[in-house]
Amino acid sequence: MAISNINLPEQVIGFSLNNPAQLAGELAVTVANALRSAIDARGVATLVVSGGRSPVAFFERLASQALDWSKVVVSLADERWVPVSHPDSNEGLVRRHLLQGEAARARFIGLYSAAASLDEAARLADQALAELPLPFDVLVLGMGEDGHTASLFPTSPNLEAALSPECPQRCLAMLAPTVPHQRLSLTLPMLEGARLSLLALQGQGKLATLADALAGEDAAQMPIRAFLRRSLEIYWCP
Ligand SMILES: O=C1O[C@H](COP(=O)(O)O)[C@@H](O)[C@H](O)[C@H]1O
Repeated sequence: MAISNINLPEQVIGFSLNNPAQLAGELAVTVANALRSAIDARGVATLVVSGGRSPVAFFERLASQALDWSKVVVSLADERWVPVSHPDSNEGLVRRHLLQGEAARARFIGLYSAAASLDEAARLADQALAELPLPFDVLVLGMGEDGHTASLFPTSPNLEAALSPECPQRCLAMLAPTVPHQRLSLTLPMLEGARLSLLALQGQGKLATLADALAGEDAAQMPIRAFLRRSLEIYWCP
């Protein structure tokens, strides 16, 4: 299957949408269907989402989907180490745009704490994540134009540990090259086993990054590569 002129490996399915509104709507329906199936099968559904600038429309469309939100547990793939009231907080974004209306009945497990250090915040987030049922039912990833996903940044200390399939930590401290630098990220063993993994991408720049990622193997250079080796659905629009 292909997105635009990029050939995808067989484990990766691509959907090309016309615009951001259509992408948000299609992604919201896909996620809601998967959450409903999980609730039917196991009585509870786990959803892990990403932050950044892109997901606002998707969150708002998802919040309006009819499902039993009281049976959904929501968490984050990563967090900027800033208070929830800060404009860069991923938790703040989720609270303002997803956990609204009926969706406010979902249980939310956040990663941020006002700990004494970033490492201590990662340790506390790691403990909080022990309550998240595994494997996740749905994981929604984003990707930066440097090939980072979650807060797994190419040059970050701790990246090698976070990308190790044997990493014992659920969450590690990471450093981004952009402000805010201090991040918390779920590690590969947490993220890779999701029953449904989705990657939402917008714009030609990210399509070019995807092509670069598919052309090489080294996940330390482009962490998104660790997810392109597994079953993944990519939703892209110009
Ligand atoms: O810093 C981050 O970047 C990625 C991509 O964000 P976007 O705004 O360019 O879509 C995001 O997936 C991650 O959660 C976020 O913390």
